[in-house]
Parts: sequence; C-alpha cells; structure tokens
Amino acid sequence: MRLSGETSSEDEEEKETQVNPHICPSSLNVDHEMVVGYALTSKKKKSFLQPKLEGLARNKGILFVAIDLSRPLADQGPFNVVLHKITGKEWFKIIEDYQRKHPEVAVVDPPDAIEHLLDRQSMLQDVADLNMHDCYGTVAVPKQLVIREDSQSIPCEVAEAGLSLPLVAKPLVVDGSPKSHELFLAYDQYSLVELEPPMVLQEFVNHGGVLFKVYIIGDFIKVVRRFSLPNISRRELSKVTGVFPFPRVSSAASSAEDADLDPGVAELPPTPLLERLAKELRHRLGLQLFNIDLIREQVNRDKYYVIDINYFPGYGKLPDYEHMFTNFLLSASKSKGRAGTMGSKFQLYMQY
Ligand SMILES: O=P(O)(O)O[C@H]1[C@H](O)[C@@H](OP(=O)(O)O)[C@H](OP(=O)(O)O)[C@@H](OP(=O)(O)O)[C@H]1O
Ligand SMILES: Nc1ncnc2c1ncn2[C@@H]1O[C@H](COP(=O)(O)OP(=O)(O)O)[C@@H](O)[C@H]1O
Ligand SMILES: [Mg+2]
Ligand SMILES: [Mg+2]
Repeated sequence: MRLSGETSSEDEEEKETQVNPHICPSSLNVDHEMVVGYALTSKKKKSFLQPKLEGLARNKGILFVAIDLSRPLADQGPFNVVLHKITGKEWFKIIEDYQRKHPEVAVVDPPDAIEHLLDRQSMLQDVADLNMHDCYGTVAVPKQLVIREDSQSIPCEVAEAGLSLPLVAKPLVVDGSPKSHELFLAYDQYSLVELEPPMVLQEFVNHGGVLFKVYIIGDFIKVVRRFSLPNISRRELSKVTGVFPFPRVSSAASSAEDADLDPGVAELPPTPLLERLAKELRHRLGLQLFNIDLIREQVNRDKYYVIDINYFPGYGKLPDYEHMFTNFLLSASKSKGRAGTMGSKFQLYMQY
C-alpha cells in the first residue's frame, strides 16, 4: 500500500518523507499498512533513518513516527512496531510496561535482552555456551577475565587464570559513551595496575588485521570486512612492556571491502557457519537487531572468535540495508499479528 497522493517524482518523494514525525499517525490522511514508532538518540536517528530508508518504507506502506520522550508512551501511537535504542533503567521500564499493555505491538527488542549486551562479560556468555565445533569451523570466545575492583591484584589474577599475553583491556560496561570504547593493549601483566576497573581482560588473538562484522536484521545476515589490529609477533611481545590505548580501529571509516588483501585473510567465513551462529544467537539472546565482531585465528584458520556483540549497530553504513530493514519490519509486524491470537508465549517462538 502507498501513502495517498503519492507520485513517482523524486522531488515529491523527498517532500513526503519530511512529514512532521511528531504528528499523531492516526490523524494523518494516509493509507499505510503499518506505523513504526522509534525512540533513538539524535546520532542514531541521523545514521539510521536516512531519506532513502524513509522513502522506500513509505512505498511499502510503512510510516516512521518519532516517539516523544517528554510525553507518556501510552498516549502515542497506535504503533505496529516500536524500535528503540535508548539506554537507562527509566526507559527500559517504560517500554516493558508498554509491551505488557500492548502485547500486539512488536517491540524490537525486549529491554532485558538488550541489557545482556551492555556488559562485556554477559554479552559473550551465550557464545561460550554454543558448543559450535563441527560447522565448517569452531566458534569460541577468547579467554577472558573480569576485574571488578582493586587493580593491584591484577597481575596475580591474570597469572592464576592462566591468561596469555598480550591482552586487550575493555571497559566492562558498554553504554554508548566514548569511554566505554576506550580500549588498551597490554604487553605485560604488571602494567595492568595502571588501568581502571571494572574491565574485561581478553587474550589478544592474531587474526591478520581484518575483522568480519556480521550484521543481523531478523532473518537477514550480511557480512562486511573491516580493518582491525595487526598481528603481534612473539618478538614484539618480548621487547615491549606497558599498556597502550588504541583508537576505534574497526569503525565504518576502516572498511576493508575494497582493499588488496591476502586472499587467506580476505576470505569470508563459511556461509553455513555464519547462518548457524546468527540463528543460535538470535534465539539465545532473544534479539533481532545486532551485529557480531568475528575474527579468524591466523594460524588455525578454521577457528573463529566472537569478540564483541553490538545492539542495533550502524546499519546505515551497510549497502542495501533499506531493503533488508523494511522487509524485516513487515515480517515482524505480521508474525506478531498472527501470533497475537495464539498467546504471548508462542509469539516469541514464531519470530525465530
Ligand atoms: O562497538 P562497535 O563494534 O564499534 O559498534 C559500533 C556501535 O554499534 C555504534 O552504535 P552506537 O553508537 O549506537 O553504539 C555504531 O555507530 P552508529 O550508530 O553511528 O552507526 C558503529 O557503527 P560504525 O561507525 O559503522 O562502525 C558500530 O561500529
Ligand atoms: N581479543 C581480541 N583479539 C584481537 N583484536 C581484538 C580483540 N578484542 C578486540 N580487538 C580489536 O579491538 C577492536 C575493538 O574491540 P571491541 O571488543 O570490538 O570493542 P568495541 O565495542 O569498542 O568495538 C576490535 O574491532 C578489534 O580490532
Ligand atoms: Mg566492536
Ligand atoms: Mg561494541
């Protein structure tokens, strides 16, 4: 279905996407199949809700409407789908209450499932439990240790846990703040006392300097290559001491898609492995929108490690995300509608 009065002219299409997002959808004179309420930070809105996405969505009968955080959610809508990426207990409670009162709405995703990804220890727990050994490769988590307080005890704890150097030190909590992405490389365990807990210490894995970002949008999977930290040789390790901050090496600006890479490094992970990993994690995490940072061990090329999982990542930089996302929204809304008559327990299973 289309918005009424729609024409094929690009200019008009552009104008129509500018519909005031604060207008109550029921008051709009439009013929839309579904309304998607969204609560996103201005940064996320800018990177995700691009005119091309809004235009394509409108052609498929999907209208995006901004949720006004200063007004009760119950007074807004009606929505078929609610998309959100706002952290904080207050918002999580609002969205949970809303889902209880409106089981017919597909809330993407449930706050308790998102919360699981806000801590770098619980984030990787489900991968550790996966037991993926015979699927064109093995998928694991690098050995890691959580330090909650008292940095003086770190050298002992690292030795007791049997962690091998070098280590990557990552803030335990991931809340979208720049601080939660301030990571360090540690060449010796004694220098770790300089760092500020709470943090995770994770074994560094040589992986040829390229990382795979595996994007999941419901049933859709898309993988891209990004540059990452280069290998660290034994020689370098024996000569260097200290902890060193490093910048966001695998951001969108570090795409390795067009780089002239060694074929052994560039080769994408096997599709069956990615499909199984994505399916298992969707099910175990109870999430539809996330990405996985995956690296392949340099020496043992059928060994993969998940090092990071991000909720509602930067889809806007993914080629063709508009098609995948709009199709996902249509199916999320439909499966919720179908399952709505079958009781809420069943709805969850219907989505996987
Ligand atoms: O933790 P890592 O692995 O770095 O993942 C980040 C976060 O998902 C960021 O989202 P948020 O800031 O909401 O946490 C996202 O930024 P955008 O939302 O601006 O796209 C980044 O996109 P890239 O910049 O494409 O990497 C993505 O790489
Ligand atoms: N265990 C590891 N071994 C090798 N490189 C790693 C490891 N952990 C992180 N990195 C590198 O550090 C980058 C950032 O780490 P990540 O855990 O993804 O944190 P963030 O949430 O800030 O993206 C990764 O993209 C990768 O380049
Ligand atoms: Mg990452
Ligand atoms: Mg991350």
